[in-house]
Amino acid sequence: MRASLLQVAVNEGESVESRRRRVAGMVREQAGADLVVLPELWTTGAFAYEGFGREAEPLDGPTHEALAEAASDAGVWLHAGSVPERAPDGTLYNTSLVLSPSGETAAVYRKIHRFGFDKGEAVLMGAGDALVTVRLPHTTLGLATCYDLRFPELFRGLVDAGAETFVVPAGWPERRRSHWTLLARARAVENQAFVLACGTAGTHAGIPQAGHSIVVDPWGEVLAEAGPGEQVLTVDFDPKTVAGTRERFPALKDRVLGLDRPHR
Ligand SMILES: NC(=O)CCC(=O)C(=O)O
Repeated sequence: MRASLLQVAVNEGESVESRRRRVAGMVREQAGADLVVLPELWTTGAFAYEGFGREAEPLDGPTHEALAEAASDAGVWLHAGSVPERAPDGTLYNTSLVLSPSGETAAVYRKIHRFGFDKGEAVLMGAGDALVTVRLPHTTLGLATCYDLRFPELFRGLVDAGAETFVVPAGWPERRRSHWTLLARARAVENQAFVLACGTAGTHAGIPQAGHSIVVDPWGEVLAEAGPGEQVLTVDFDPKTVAGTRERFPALKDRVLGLDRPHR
């Protein structure tokens, strides 16, 4: 299976409309890949909070329209990263779409863990409440977004729902890059799954982005890692490795369930 992670540069000098056109063009260039992945909130920038309300769109908004066409032109499955979604009741969400090679919406995931503690996304956006997996011809994807990477129980839930390959769009800052790499590898090893983690490059709202998108195999080995700038990271991997690893080293079968409940 071939995946291309598009580590898009998100800088304030470029308008949302121009970035949308540019990214749709980058997706069209990936014909031949099985799956293309975009980062988190790449229209606005994950830290450009003032743009969330201004640029929020419905699920069938301009980003969906541009990318559904691009996915279908390229004939690829597309994890379209996330955009600020305005739901019909007015609530904003950090929402990811997965589009099929014919441009149909195959899955919608609203980020569960919002980043910012008492500001930014944590106060401006609502929280998703549903785990989402998507069956592709070669593998089952489990969806998570950026800060979700710090919450291993979400990934265990996705494994229980059948996930073999986690896709994690992000807008991760350079100052915590060591956490990004460590957490991506940890989620892969503990769940014996592939991790495709796609970040942004550039600087927005004064926050330099880490880049360093990364693909990790179920043994925790890094198959590919990007540099800091805009880059297409293409990797070939065999999703059957997941079943093989889980069979040869069956640690997931030794889980003791219920340890997250209070002691009596
Ligand atoms: N956009 C995010 O979720 C940022 C997460 C982050 O910076 C961190 O977990 O550290």
